[in-house]
Amino acid sequence: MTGKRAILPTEITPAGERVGVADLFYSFQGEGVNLGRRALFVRLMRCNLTCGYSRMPRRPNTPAVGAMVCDTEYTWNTAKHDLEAAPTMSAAEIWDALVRLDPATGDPSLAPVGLVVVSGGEPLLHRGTVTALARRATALGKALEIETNATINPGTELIAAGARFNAGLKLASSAVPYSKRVKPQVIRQLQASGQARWKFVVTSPDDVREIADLQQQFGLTDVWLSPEGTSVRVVADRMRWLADVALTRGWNLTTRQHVLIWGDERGR
Ligand SMILES: Nc1nc2[nH]cc(C(=O)O)c2c(=O)[nH]1
Ligand code: SF4
Ligand SMILES: [Mg+2]
Repeated sequence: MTGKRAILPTEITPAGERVGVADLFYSFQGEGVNLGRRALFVRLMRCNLTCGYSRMPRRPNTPAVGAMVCDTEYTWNTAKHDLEAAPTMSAAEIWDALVRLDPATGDPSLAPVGLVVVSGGEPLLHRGTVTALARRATALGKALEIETNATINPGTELIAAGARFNAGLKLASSAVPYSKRVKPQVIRQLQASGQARWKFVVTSPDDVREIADLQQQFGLTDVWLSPEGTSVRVVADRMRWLADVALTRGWNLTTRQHVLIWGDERGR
């Protein structure tokens, strides 16, 4: 026993506290409006959802039941991974690490990286840290995007800091209960901010009907479809039938460029 109190999956990290960091890397933004732009990534630990499972698995071999299974279980699945093994960092340390990843830091003849992507897990569990990162990015003229599941209030300070939200609302295909994955108040705040784009990971035609219902219910603008998949074949097959769906319904379609290039390699 470490004597440490167990952290609940929905607990927000107090501002100023160090947070678990799963990955820091330099790549292209692989999805969405900034697809193909070079970006500095930080992936934070912990998630309040359990995509692929209806609740936190008890055993490492608990089978997934949803069609949409999380591709970063190492950030939250305590049955399979030791979350305590991840290093903890302050916002300042994360920022310094991101700056070191920018090749322009060592070679001023290169163009500096203009985009920071904060992902997880669910990064809004650590909104104090994310807000500090967003303020630094904005002060330096860099854009900052947050890959969020849109179930946690981002807070007015993060919105004011100029962050953009790639809001990936989860569908029934995730097996997560509706009351956990759809938080009307959070959805409305993100939509009202004018700083959110709605990204839906699609596995089947059932998902499409659900997306249309959510769009209508909450007046979602700027809807994006993203093919579920961690291999070239699955991503390409899904994009082939999603293309007509997106064009017909007035939605955008992104691919997952990092999957096309690197498959499901971590930290790419
Ligand atoms: N290259 C790259 N782009 C990404 N965009 C969103 C990512 C994520 O995992 O949230 C991601 C990722 O893991 N890699
Ligand atoms: S919300 Fe994202 S990180 Fe959390 S379980 Fe679902 S897919 Fe994984
Ligand atoms: Mg991902």
